[in-house]
Amino acid sequence: MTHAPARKHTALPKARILIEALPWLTRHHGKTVVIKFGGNAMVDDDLKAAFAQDVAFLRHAGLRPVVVHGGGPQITAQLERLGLTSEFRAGLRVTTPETMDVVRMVLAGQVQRELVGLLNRHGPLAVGMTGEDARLMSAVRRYADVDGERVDIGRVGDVTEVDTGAVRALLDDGRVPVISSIARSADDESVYNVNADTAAAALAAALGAETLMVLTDVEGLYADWPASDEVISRLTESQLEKLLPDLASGMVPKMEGCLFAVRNGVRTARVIDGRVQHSILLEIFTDEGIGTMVVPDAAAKGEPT
Ligand SMILES: Nc1ncnc2c1ncn2[C@@H]1O[C@H](COP(=O)(O)OP(=O)(O)O)[C@@H](O)[C@H]1O
Ligand SMILES: CC(=O)N[C@@H](CCC(=O)OP(=O)(O)O)C(=O)O
Repeated sequence: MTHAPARKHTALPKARILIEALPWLTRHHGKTVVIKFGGNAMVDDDLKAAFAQDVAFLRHAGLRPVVVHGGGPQITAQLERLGLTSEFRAGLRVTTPETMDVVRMVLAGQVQRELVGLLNRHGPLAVGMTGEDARLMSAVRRYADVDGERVDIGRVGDVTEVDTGAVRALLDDGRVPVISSIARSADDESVYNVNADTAAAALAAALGAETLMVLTDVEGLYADWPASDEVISRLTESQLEKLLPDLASGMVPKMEGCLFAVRNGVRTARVIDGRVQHSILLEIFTDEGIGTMVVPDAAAKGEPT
C-alpha cells in the first residue's frame, strides 16, 4: 500500500504538468487541427503508437484533430516488391495506371488501416476515408514543372475542390477522420494520386483549421540545407514566398502547402520532427513550439499560438 504523502510526492508533479497545458488547451478547445503524418516519419511501431496516443489525447481534450497520412516510402517498397520502378519529378511520383493501383492499395489498404487500428486502441475514434469518399476531394491533372518545362507525370492530381461535409459530420460525432491523399476528377472518371502535403493543406484551408501540423523526418525547415541544420523557427508568409524557389524537392510541397494554408485562413502551419516521440504534445508545452512555424503576415507579431 502507498502512503498518502508518497502518493502526493509522485502525483503532484503530474498535476502541475497537466495544469501547465491548461492555457493551450483552453485556447484550442473546439478547434480543428489538421495533422499530416509523413511516410518518412513513420519510422517504427513505437513512434506510430505514440502518434496515435497524441491524437487521441487531443480529441479527448476537446480539440477536433483530422489526420492526413502519407506513405511515399511504403509505396516505393511495394512497387519494388512487384518489380515496378519509382520515378519522381519535382518531388512528385510519376504515376502510371498500374502505379495508381499500388498507390491506392498501399495508402488506403495498408497505411490508413494501420493508423485507424492504432487510434482505435483508445476508443471507437478513427474512421478512415480517402478523398474519393463522399467526394471529399476533387482534383485535376497536375503537371510537374522541371526547369520551367511542363512535364506529364501521369495520374497525379491537384486538389480543386473540397467538400468537407462528411469530415465535419465525423468530427461532430466525436470521431477522428484519417484521410488518404487520393482524389477523383469532378466527373468521377479518373482517380488521382495527390501529394499528401498538398491534400493536408487543402483540407486545413477548407475546414478553416486553427493549425496545420506537418510531421516529417527533419527538425523543420533548415535555413541552408544540406549545408547546415539550423532550423528556421518562425516565418511569415511573405518570407516563405521568397524562400520557395530555393527549396529542394521534399520540402517544396510541404512549404507550398503551409503557404497555401496560412493564405487561406489557417492561423499557423508548422513543420515538426515526427521522429521525436510525442512531437505533437511537445508543441503544447513549448511557447514558441518546436520546428518551423509559418504565420500569416497580419499575425506576424506577438500573438500567442
Ligand atoms: N530546406 C530544407 N530543410 C529541411 N529538409 C529539406 C530541405 N530541403 C529539402 N529537404 C528534404 O525534405 C525531406 C522531407 O520531405 P519528404 O521526404 O517528402 O518527407 P515526408 O515523407 O515526411 O513527406 C527531408 O528529409 C530533406 O531530405
Ligand atoms: C503525387 C505523389 O507524389 N504522391 C505521393 C503520395 C504519398 C505521399 O505524399 O507520402 P509522403 O507524405 O510520405 O511523401 C506518392 O506517391 O508518394
